[in-house]
Amino acid sequence: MAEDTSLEAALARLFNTPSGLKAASWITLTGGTRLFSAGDESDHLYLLRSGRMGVFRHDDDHQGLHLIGVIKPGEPVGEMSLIADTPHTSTVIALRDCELMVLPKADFLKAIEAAPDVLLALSKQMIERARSGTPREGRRHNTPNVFAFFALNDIIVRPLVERIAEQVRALGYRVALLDKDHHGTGADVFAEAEANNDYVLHVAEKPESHWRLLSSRQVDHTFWIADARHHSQRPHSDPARLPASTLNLEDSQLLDPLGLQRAPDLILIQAQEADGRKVIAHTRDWLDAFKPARWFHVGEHSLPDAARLARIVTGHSIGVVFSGGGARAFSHIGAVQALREAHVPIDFICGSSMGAIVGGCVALDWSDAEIDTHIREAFVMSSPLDDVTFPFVALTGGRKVDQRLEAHFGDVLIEDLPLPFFCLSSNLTSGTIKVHKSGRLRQALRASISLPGVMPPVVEDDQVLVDGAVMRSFPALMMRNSHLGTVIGVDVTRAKGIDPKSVHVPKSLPTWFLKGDWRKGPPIVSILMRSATITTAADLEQSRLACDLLIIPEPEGVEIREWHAYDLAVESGYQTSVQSLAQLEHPVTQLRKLGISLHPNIPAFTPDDSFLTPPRPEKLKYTLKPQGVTLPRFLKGPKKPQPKL
Ligand SMILES: Nc1ncnc2c1ncn2[C@@H]1O[C@@H]2COP(=O)(O)O[C@H]2[C@H]1O
Repeated sequence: MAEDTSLEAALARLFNTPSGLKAASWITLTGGTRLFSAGDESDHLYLLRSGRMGVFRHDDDHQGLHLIGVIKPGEPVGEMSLIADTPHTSTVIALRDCELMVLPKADFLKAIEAAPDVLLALSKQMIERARSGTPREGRRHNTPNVFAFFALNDIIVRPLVERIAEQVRALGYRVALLDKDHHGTGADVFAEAEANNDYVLHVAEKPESHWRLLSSRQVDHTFWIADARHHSQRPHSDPARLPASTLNLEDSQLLDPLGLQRAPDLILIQAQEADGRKVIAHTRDWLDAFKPARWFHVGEHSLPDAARLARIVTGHSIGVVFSGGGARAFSHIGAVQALREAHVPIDFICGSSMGAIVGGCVALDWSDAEIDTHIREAFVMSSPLDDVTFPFVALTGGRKVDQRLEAHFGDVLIEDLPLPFFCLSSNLTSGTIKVHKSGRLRQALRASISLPGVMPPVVEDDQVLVDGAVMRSFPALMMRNSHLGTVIGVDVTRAKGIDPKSVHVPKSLPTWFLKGDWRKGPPIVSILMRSATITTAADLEQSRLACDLLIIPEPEGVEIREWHAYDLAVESGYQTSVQSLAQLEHPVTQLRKLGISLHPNIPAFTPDDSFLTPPRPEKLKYTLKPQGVTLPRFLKGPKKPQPKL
């Protein structure tokens, strides 16, 4: 009989050699315990026997850890650093109660001399894992699939979780719902549910604390659900009083056993108006009290919201990223129109600079007509940059921009937006990227568009904040880290460079005024804008790689301060998006899962070239790039019968 060459078999042989057996030991870890941290010295090889472990890496902005993969029974842990002889590449935390076999480094090295096939199998696994941690990875087969939905206050959550399960089924997956009736029916019930289904959802109401405790140690990720509709349902904003006021002690321990590292998500049930719009307020209190990783506003009976949660759970969600680019960023408005027309759902949205402004409009759930009206009034009908002043800190006073942002975005807070949103600014005080995930939207947007020298910076908490595009014009990688689904990027940063004509000193000042050219600002504005936002080639390439669908509108003739070229830019964004969507052979929601990306064939970005010799905006051709495509089980063949759970 042919020898089993799988990694699992090879590892079993390794641990079963006489020296392996003698040296190996067993350890158990309770869900939530850290096995080791990135950077720790590597001294053992582990083999996971039962449970599940999460592999975490630091975010780009060092503001938290994000999950890059999960380790399942039969798989090794810590092999990368042992083989490469480096410290551990990532942090590994038990997502559930785990049992592991442990082999000291010296014994591992000795044992593989006798079993070289193990090294080969391990190397293959390493390559696959290393790929899955890169920006544009192949199919993520090791993604979480067991989720908990726990009620945080007196709302009954089961109907909502059933609706989510229905939507997961509608995507073609097999799903099981486990509730308190499965408590005490034996540990096998969990393994069986996982073996027979693609997704397992655990549900617990508020009083079901024993079941919740057991369940929380069997799942990959937890969503807490709270009724946020009534004033009385608000948590006390003083975290010290939290356990006494809304939770019992056990809840508070379960909420965040590892600090922020394994922070759960929070689903807030919001009231809805007759037209379906949500009435959202006081989210800040919930964030202060529970410190969730992400939060979602959901209507109790809303089917679209249940569908959104189903996409988020299964990695079918869509995150849209808008680059900066001054007036060229109006192209994003056309892209939104094309995506909506094609029924592409937008579940997460982010942007930098003018891309943040358009992203903010989408996160507010404005219709195409509303976006058009607000942006025209705020930025097109008269230039926001014509309040030229004596340049103590900037060429313009910034007051017009302030007034317009206030008129159009009011006092809404980012955390109260119907859709998850973040935007970036560049912190000149600390030299770091600031990610605005909460706080007053208009202030974050003002910081995100404050080009140094053109508009006065924003000073917040003693930090000087300027245009996000100075440090990161296209935050696609951050979006990729914030959800498991597809990333659609619309990038207009490949600006035509600067047109030499636009930096000529006007021949006649009176003509310059009479023709109204002064409204765009003097030519120095173009130079400042271009200099401040000339993203490095490597950074931009990296960001583009993070997109599953990359859309690059080429609004011909639209220069970054050409506010009046609004219609041209919108049309270009619309047409390019329609074309790129038409090239797709798979639903856009599945691109990341299938490991397929669609990128236009564009020459590598070189700032010098684009600055001096504007690249031709010739028609872009798109290429489909399969990344080791493996069809999900539901596309392959008949399903196994649904277990009766
Ligand atoms: N993408 C991934 N998926 C699953 N496991 C991983 C992934 N990346 C790293 N690992 C594991 O996490 C471990 C972190 O420490 P090591 O670098 O020693 O070895 C690594 C692998 O065992």
